[in-house]
Amino acid sequence: MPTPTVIDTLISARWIIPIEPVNTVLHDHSIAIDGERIVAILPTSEARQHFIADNYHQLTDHVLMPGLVNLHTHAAMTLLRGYADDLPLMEWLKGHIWPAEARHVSTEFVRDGARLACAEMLKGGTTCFNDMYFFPEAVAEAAVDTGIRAAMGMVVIEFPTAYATDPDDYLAKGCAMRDRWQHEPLLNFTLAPHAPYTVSDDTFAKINILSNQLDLPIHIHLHETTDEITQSLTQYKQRPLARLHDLGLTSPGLIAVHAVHMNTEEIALLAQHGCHIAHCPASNLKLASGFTPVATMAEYGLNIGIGTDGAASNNKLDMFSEMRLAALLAKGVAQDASAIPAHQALQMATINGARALALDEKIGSLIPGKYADLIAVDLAQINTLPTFDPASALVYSAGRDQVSHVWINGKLLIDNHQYTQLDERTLKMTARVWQNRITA
Ligand SMILES: CSC[C@H]1O[C@@H](n2cnc3c(O)ncnc32)[C@H](O)[C@@H]1O
Ligand SMILES: [Zn+2]
Repeated sequence: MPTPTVIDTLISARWIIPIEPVNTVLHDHSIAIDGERIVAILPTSEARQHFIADNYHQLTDHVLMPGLVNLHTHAAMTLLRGYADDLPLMEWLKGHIWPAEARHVSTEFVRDGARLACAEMLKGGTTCFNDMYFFPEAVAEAAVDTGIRAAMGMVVIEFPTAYATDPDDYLAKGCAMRDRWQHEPLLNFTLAPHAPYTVSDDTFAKINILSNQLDLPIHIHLHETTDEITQSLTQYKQRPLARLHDLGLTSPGLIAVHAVHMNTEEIALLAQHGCHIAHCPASNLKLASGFTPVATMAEYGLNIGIGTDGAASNNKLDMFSEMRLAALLAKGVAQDASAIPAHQALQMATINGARALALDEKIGSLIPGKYADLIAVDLAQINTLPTFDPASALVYSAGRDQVSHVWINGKLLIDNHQYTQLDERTLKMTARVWQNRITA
């Protein structure tokens, strides 16, 4: 018998859903991890002969799958969770959220809020998030401290805030942030113009040049409400997507967040140019924005990932809830029960998000050579038994509280439902301090 290879971690599980190849469920297999990467996936009987691991996990009732990719959030907005509910987007933003942000947002607010968000996301199986917020340096700091993978938005909005004075200042600060953090292995970057109604043509032109020069995706709220479209028709005599297209922004680098009100021609245009959708079903429902035509988008071959949006409009950062909502809403909207089946919902929450961020060579599926970003979900709970099909259990009946283990870049960050590096008491205390400051 050949000498076994010594590796860092071996995880044996009842099921593995690797996402690639699609619609695959492996039974009684093991994943071998060495350093930051997956080195092998083998039947457990073989893996136990081939490998000796420093850390061995035998997960008899669990499914292993790639970590979830939250394709759109505003992490620091955890500190505004429940601050203004039951309002439509513009009333919510202009009447409540922007005034609160003007009063409170600072480096400290963003660092504390983002840490809370990272902790919430990690516990619920999210291993990568795509952020858009003021003071992205503070989000970067929180992500690096907590060990989560993330894409930092180099945010731009036309009005002055405590963070920046004008669009050039936002862009200069975004570039400085990227220069400072670009060597962090878990950090990635996007350009993040807020929305068509808050960014001018001149600024979009500069963003487009930077995106091409630095090879960065552009992450933007787009066609979120009918008001946005009406306003654009009045001001620019064009729908927002047509305007972005004329400005040269429709490309495989574009991540269109929400994309609720898209007609068939617009869906075809997005697909033709290889753009991506960040579907945020809970936020779209809570702000009463409408129903994204996900099944039609999928038919056109658009790449659709899933996001939570911020905790002030959701009010959870729970990718399990989003996956379920995405699958159910797609069926209801299309009046087709076969729209977005369970495996497709899992792909949306993993590899599709990774693809939108141009990270699909590195994460989003469990393949030897990729970074070891993966989660274990315990299916031996009342609400997931019997388990005829683990993909169905994950999408339609499991909750984020069933995530038992989380590895990112090969590192164990949640071990049997507990943080390995974070102090939950301190996180809770900080949230309460901010609650008092905000209500004072
Ligand atoms: C410029 S930083 C991000 C900015 O976006 C605001 N925001 C949060 N959720 C939404 C949403 O659904 N649509 C539009 N804008 C949103 C957030 O409060 C920040 O001001
Ligand atoms: Zn948003």
